[in-house]
Amino acid sequence: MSIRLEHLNYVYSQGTAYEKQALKDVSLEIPQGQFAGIIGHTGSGKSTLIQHLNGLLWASSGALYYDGKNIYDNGYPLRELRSQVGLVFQYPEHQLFEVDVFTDVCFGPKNQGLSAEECEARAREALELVGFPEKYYRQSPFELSGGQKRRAAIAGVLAMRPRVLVLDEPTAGLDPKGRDDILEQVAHLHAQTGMTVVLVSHSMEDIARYVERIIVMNRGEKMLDDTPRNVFSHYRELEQVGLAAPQVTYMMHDLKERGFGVRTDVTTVEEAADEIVRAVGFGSL
Ligand SMILES: Nc1ncnc2c1ncn2[C@@H]1O[C@H](COP(=O)(O)OP(=O)(O)OP(=O)(O)O)[C@@H](O)[C@H]1O
Repeated sequence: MSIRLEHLNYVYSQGTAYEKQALKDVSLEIPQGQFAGIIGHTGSGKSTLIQHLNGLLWASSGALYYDGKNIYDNGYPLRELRSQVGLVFQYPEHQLFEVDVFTDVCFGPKNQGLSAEECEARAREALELVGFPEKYYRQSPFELSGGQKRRAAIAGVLAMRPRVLVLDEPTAGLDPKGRDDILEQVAHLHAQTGMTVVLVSHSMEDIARYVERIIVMNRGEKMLDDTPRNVFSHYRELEQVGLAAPQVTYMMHDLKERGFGVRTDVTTVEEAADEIVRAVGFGSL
């Protein structure tokens, strides 16, 4: 499903002393099948923005289109939209509650009114998609490691077969290995299913290697919206709003300033290594 936001504004507690404009005139378009990242400092409006994507929050003004249809129009099938746009909140494992993982993952499809066999087939499919080991299917979710809990919780959303998957900081609180595993899994999921994926993060490092496009939010506004390569070229502006480009960006600029003829627009450590080998000529040794 393609998503288009037009001049979206959102104000919390409008008309009270606590009024806060969390989104300011945000316009953007995410084509069907894209893997997009939303990045921004704490309080920049990322969570507010994604809660609009399945109609959980209702814009104060502006329009939000799915496949060309404005969800704010009278009669728009919002219930259907909510089952098509899967939202994975921060620390989704806090919402696991059933006796075992498998029953928990069946919860969503059961709510969609599917038969017991269909629910089980969906649960199995979703758990496989996130790489959750079968030997833990009947384990209590509370006995799992942090990473496995997170996978189980993501599977719970996938079991509803959403067409758009929105993940809010899916790596929060995980150790570096758990972080890499989850992101690899999300990338794999995207490649396998072709669904539209929106990944929210406050770490450039985390998303640099995965997403096709980065939307940078700052104080409720869209500040940059481009490929990772082009976004990182604005590293000085990113610093001014409390964000940083990946370490490799700085390293390549540093090498360039020291007189090495390297490209500075690499985005991952692997790309940087190749570029340094090329520029220094180690490849011919
Ligand atoms: N329920 C609320 N009532 C009032 N203001 C809120 C509420 N939720 C968020 N805000 C404010 O709206 C702004 C945007 O918050 P939001 O949670 O969307 O930012 P964020 O980028 O997701 O932050 P984080 O990275 O910390 O999750 C912030 O200034 C925040 O304080």
